[in-house]
Amino acid sequence: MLQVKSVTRMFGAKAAVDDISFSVDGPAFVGIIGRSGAGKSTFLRMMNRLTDASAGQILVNGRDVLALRGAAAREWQSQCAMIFQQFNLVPRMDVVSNVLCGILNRRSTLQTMFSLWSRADILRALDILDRLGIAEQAPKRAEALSGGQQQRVAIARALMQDPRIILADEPIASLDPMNAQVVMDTLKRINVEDGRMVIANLHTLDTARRYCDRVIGMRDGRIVFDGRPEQLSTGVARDIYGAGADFNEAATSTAIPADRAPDRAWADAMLA
Ligand SMILES: Nc1ncnc2c1ncn2[C@@H]1O[C@H](COP(=O)(O)OP(=O)(O)OP(=O)(O)O)[C@@H](O)[C@H]1O
Repeated sequence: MLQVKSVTRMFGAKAAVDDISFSVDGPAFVGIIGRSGAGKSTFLRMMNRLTDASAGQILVNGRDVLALRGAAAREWQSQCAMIFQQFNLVPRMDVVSNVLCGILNRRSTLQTMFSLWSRADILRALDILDRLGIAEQAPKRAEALSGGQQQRVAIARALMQDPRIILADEPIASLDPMNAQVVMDTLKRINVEDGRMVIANLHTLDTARRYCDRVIGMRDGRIVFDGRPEQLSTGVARDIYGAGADFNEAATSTAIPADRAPDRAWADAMLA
C-alpha cells in the first residue's frame, strides 16, 4: 500500500531527511520516533505535500504522490489528513464548524463565504463528534475546550475528509497524560475499526510501544531502526536518541500505567 523509496529533503547543504526507504503493507499504526531535528516532521510534511521532496518517491497503491501537481496534489491532500501538536483549530469558531472545515476544499467560494453547509454535512460532522465522545461540545467555541477535547475535534475534522491515511505530528505532545491516552486510544480505534493507516510522530517510547504495530526510529535524517514495538529495547532506543549510558527511558514517558483502574475507567467513559 505505501512504499517510501529513497526519499530525501535538503535544506541548503543539510539533509533533513536523508535517503529513507520503507514500505507498509496494510493499514498499520506506524510510529516514528527520534530526537528533535531527526527529520520526523519533514517526512510527514512531504507525505501530504506541504513540503516538496528533493529526491525519491512515495508510492501509495503504486502511484507516486510526490509527482502529483495542482488538483491531483490537492486531491491527495484530502486523502491524507494531518493532525498537529497545536490542534490548529479556529479558536473562536464553534466545534462543529471547525469539523466542517475538513471539507472546505470541496466547496465553492460562495458556499464558503456564506458558511453554507448542507444538512447532510452537518449531520455527518455531528455523527463523527458523537463517535469521538464529544458531541455535546458541538456548539461551543473551540477555545473553550480542554487540550484533549480540542485534539479530538482536530481528529474529527480529519475524519470529515474521509482520509485513507492520517498523519499525526506529535499529537499528544501538548497534553497531560490522561488526555494523551484518550487521544491515542481514539487514533487507535480509527486505525482498527476503519482500517485507516495512521503514521504518528511520537516523542515517548512507551506510547510507541503501546499503540504501534511498527516503529521507525530516525536519527539525523536517516532510519536507524525499523521493527516491531517489542524489539524496541532500551539499547535500541539509546541508539535512536544518540544518548549515553545514562539514558533514562522514564524521562520520555507521559503514559499512564494500564493497570490504574480509575484512569482506565475515565478513559473508557470518555470514549463511550
Ligand atoms: N524550513 C526549513 N528550513 C531549514 N531547515 C529546516 C526547515 N525545516 C526543518 N529544517 C531542519 O531539518 C531538520 C529536521 O527537522 P524536523 O522538524 O523534520 O525534525 P523533527 O524530528 O520533526 O524534530 P521536532 O520533533 O523538533 O519537530 C532540522 O535540522 C531542522 O532544523
